Amino acid sequence: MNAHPLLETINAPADLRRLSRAELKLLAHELRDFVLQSVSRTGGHLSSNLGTVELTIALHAVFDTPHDRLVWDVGHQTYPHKILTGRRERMGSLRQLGGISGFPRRDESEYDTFGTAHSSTSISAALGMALAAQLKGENRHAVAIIGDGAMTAGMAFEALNNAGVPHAGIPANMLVVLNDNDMSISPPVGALNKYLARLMSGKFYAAAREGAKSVLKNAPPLLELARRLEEHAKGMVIPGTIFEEFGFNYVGPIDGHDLDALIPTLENLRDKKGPQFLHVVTKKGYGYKLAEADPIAYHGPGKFDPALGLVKPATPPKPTFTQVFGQWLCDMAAADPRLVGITPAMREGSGMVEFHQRFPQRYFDVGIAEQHAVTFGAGLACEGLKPVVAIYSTFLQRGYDQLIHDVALQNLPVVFALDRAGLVGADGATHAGAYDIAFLRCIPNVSLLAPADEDECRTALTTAFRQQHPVAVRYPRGAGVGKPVQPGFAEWPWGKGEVRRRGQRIAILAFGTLLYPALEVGERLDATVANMRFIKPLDTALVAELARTHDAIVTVEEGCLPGGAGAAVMEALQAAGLDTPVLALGLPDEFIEHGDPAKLLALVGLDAAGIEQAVLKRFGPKPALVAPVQAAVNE
Ligand SMILES: Cc1ncc(C[n+]2csc(CCOP(=O)(O)OP(=O)(O)O)c2C)c(N)n1
Ligand SMILES: CC(=O)[C@@H](O)[C@H](O)COP(=O)(O)O
Ligand SMILES: [Mg+2]
Repeated sequence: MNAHPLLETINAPADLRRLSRAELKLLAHELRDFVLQSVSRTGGHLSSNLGTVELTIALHAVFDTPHDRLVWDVGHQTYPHKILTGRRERMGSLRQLGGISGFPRRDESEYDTFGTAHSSTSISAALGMALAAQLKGENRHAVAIIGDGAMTAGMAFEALNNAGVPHAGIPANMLVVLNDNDMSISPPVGALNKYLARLMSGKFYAAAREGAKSVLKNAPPLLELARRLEEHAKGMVIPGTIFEEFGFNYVGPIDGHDLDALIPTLENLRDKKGPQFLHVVTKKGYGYKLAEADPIAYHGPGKFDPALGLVKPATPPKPTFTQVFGQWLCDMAAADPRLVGITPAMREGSGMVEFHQRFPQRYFDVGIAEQHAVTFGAGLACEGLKPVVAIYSTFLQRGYDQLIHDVALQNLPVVFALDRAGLVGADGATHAGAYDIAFLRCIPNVSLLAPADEDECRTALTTAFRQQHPVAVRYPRGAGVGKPVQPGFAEWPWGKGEVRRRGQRIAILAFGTLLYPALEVGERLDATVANMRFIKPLDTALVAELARTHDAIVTVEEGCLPGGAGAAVMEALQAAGLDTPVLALGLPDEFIEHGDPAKLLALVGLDAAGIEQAVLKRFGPKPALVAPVQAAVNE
């Protein structure tokens, strides 16, 4: 039986613009079911997408997309948009190798006007588009759709600050839609959230409802009703929201699941000049009871049966590196009262739920504010506390200047627990932790450690914590080889790697979890394998010793080749006057797409087979070297 007959007639937004309001409501019903069924088969972001079904339909119904520009913030809520813009049949390939992305991509569809995945960029981008249209004399609308979580970031406010005043006397014709579901991934934090909650509650919301009733008594036609309701509510009860202070015309809050409210309000705003702001209230997980009840669990689930929901696996899986970090954090916090933990809105993803429960005074969720997280940590460190900033490698990119200027320059003892280092899989290039080695090892005072397994992760964290300067520990998404983690607080000798296998001819220097495939290759080729542990300070004595005693060096890392650990080894050899040939293996100088992490590693030649092949190709099976030149390319 066809469960989505109306949806199947929609191959582009123009198709839905022909539907009546009643049909659009039916479409919303089918679309929500389609999203649920589809995500249950592929995994992906669910709660946010269930919450944006009506908003997506309304936006495409009112605006002339793709001529008008919709810019989705983060973009994890764009599955309804993808389905309505010609990608319904490709949803089965979502986030898989060769399939469509889980985020908007300009190269995927003309309806995806701006690539996103890191949050809080939408207002800036939409403002750019709006002003470009005005400068070029084009008549088009630009709409930014941003969540209440993403709205907390500095970047969003930088953009509001810019957009709210006319440029050269001309106001920006743009619309910001605030999709307020009172949730980030975790419950939202901060003063803005409290402010939005106040807008929604008490005197204000009651007055808005009264306004609605009085308009209803006169029973005008539906479109007029909604328009008058919106005008009425705005005029009567909102003397000046913060958004109006920024120069926007604020409207709302309105029910983001009610097409009868959304469509006329959007039509009204579409025809207004200058910066417009629409506050829409939605429910994360809307329409799927389990997700409504637990939007955190359904924020980004794997595959599941919609009838049963998420079920715990019968046998507990191997602990992830994130869990190892979370356990270490609690243990170290119990041992050292100076420890404080900081997360920029990633409590669950960074493994800090238990720490939050047990040490609420020492837990800081600062919102989606990576720059602030880093400098806030610096401030805490100035006063003798020991901050641990738990942050995904990709999101530390946001706090780079803060890391250099506020932490490293002052040599403050901040620990960076860099989760999701290396390829992350389904989220793809936007989330890959590909650059941290390159961008950290060039900063004076900063050290960088790369544990090879779960047990080493705990040791590396302790080693980092005991230093008096900034240290980052990088570890990947998911589980490693499953090495049992020893309790206690073992430490590494500072700056020392270890030789794990003595062989001949070739020495493989492994940085991080690729030690294990390197060991397999070592066995097969009878090569020496070193677990380097420290990217910075590099164990230059070990590097030199291995270079002197082997015909060739191979470096292996799950990070970008330019500027990476392999490059550090080559620099060390050059400084020591050694010309031992080096084959550096790592992530090539290109963005790696989404897909299964193991498949991706194989694709870039960083599984055991790929490493072996590259070594044989470069140095041949026996015994002489083919080409005594240094290379930093992934062959
Ligand atoms: C710069 C950055 N930091 C963190 C994240 C991780 N992240 C993705 S979605 C999200 C919550 C966003 O909340 P909101 O904007 O309210 O959207 P909702 O999930 O509620 O739909 C976070 C923290 C990110 N994508 N980008
Ligand atoms: C959209 C976003 O940034 C997060 O939801 C991210 O997808 C989470 O990634 P993890 O699943 O690795 O925590
Ligand atoms: Mg939200």
